[in-house]
Amino acid sequence: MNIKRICCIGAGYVGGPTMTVIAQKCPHIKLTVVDINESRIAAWNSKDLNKLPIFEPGLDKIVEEVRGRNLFFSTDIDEAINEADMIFISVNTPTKNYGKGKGMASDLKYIELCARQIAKVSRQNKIVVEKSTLPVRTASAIKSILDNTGNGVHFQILSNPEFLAEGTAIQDLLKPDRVLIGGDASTKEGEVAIQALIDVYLNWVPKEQILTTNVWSSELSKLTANAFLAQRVSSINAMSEICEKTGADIREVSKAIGMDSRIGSKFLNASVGFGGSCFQKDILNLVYIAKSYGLNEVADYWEQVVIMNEHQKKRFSDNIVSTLYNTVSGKKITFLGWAFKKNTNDTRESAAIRVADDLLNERAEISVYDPKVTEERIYEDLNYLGTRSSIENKRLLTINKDPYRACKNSHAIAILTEWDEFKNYDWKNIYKNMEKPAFVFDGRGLLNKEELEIIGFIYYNIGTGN
Ligand SMILES: NC(=O)c1ccc[n+]([C@@H]2O[C@H](COP(=O)([O-])OP(=O)(O)OC[C@H]3O[C@@H](n4cnc5c(N)ncnc54)[C@H](O)[C@@H]3O)[C@@H](O)[C@H]2O)c1
Ligand SMILES: O=c1ccn([C@@H]2O[C@H](COP(=O)(O)OP(=O)(O)O[C@H]3O[C@H](CO)[C@@H](O)[C@H](O)[C@H]3O)[C@@H](O)[C@H]2O)c(=O)[nH]1
Repeated sequence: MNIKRICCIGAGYVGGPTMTVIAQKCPHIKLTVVDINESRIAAWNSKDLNKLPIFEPGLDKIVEEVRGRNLFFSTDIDEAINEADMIFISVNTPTKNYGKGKGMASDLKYIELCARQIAKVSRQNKIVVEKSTLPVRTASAIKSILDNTGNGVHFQILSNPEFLAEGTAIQDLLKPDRVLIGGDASTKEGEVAIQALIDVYLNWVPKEQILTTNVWSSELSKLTANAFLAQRVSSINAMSEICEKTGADIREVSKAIGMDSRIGSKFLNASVGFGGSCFQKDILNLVYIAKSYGLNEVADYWEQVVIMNEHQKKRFSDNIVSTLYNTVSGKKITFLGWAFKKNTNDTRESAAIRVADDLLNERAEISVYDPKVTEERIYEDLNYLGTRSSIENKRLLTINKDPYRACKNSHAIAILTEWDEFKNYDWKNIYKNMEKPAFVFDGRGLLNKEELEIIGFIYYNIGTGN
């Protein structure tokens, strides 16, 4: 089966970049990315490529190449669904914040709405691809909705989880470690659907890297991959606390263990804690699934990864307070970075949010500089917590577009995101304009301790005893 038209529901951090790359590699396929969020679609269609809703290195260039050629962004969801042979569902699946499973389970309401809409408007057979990260066995719920429309249309459901990381999305999409496709190979129709999706990827991904499994293995592999990755971060962060007490240095420990080929050297950077829209949500979802099967020990095991991460964020803010003579009330503290990692404008679950909230509770005055995150986003992140009024948040936290001005007259600087540009700042100049003693709390192990200490800073790094 030759796919000619693809529709992707959800023009977010996954749908946008993923379809952009497919469009570039498959000029013979017409792709339409749809969303209910009109302003997001307008931003994707913006002439000014700096106004795309997502910042990802390399994304703008490919959008420029393919948009209007074979890639389209639209709010006409019904039409895009109806004309497509293959539909990717790439909508958000956040943690449920109400009812059964609140704070743990995935909220599948957006997925169900997509399934219902596909069922309602489809007039010919279609392949439906789960791109969103979903609890294992979600495909059966989608299938049940699609199969009960009564209009005689047949749907094949595939799972094709996305493994891109933000900040490196384009590279990850162009050269994925693997593409995973879960489907029902026991039926002829299932086999045809699997092959149709394989053929899309074969336009640029070597066939050895395209892996097929049954649907449940594919769904669960996505949760498992994120759980393992997040566990590595929590493991190294747990060791960082031991380092601080014992005089060991977490960077040396990371290097020493990473040279063991069984452990590997990636993902061993101690930090202020992992953020991002996926790790916490997906682990909590896994914990919920384990509990729902009565696997309490399994659930507790994975939950500890999230507990450790919360602890890491809290001890970072606690250290700032205790180091600044047990009070930050009325003191200016500058945050360099708000995004959850470098090279993205995404702030979901960013450690900066939690650390800011803790310090604001201690009545600090916070000044923030981030090269890509908007002012509105930062205030929305804080207001969402509901800890204090939006007026109060605006009074206590200011946002600066100039990093030097952001740092001026502050008592301490906290590095919350590892943006490369921070390394190249004129730190002597920054020091000169700060209150003394001037502190740096490096939540990313980004700066050079010796150089900063020579300038005069008192420098704290995660995972190094002082
Ligand atoms: N962000 C990542 O790096 C990443 C990586 C891999 C997988 N994932 C998974 O992919 C999924 C999407 O994540 P994201 O970060 O792109 O989310 P996102 O919030 O950036 O984008 C989702 C989009 O879907 C739209 N949407 C929701 N319901 C809709 C509906 N019924 N019809 C049309 N549009 C609708 C929303 O308006 C939003 O723009 C999630 O399941 C996530 O876990 C995310
Ligand atoms: O050694 C490390 C590596 C990462 N992090 C932090 O961990 C978080 C997540 O980083 P990363 O995994 O690089 O970014 P994400 O975009 O969240 O990507 C993860 O989540 C995606 C969504 O499911 C998956 O597709 C990716 O494979 C998976 O890496 C960030 O706050 C990082 O700063 C560390 O603190 N130390």
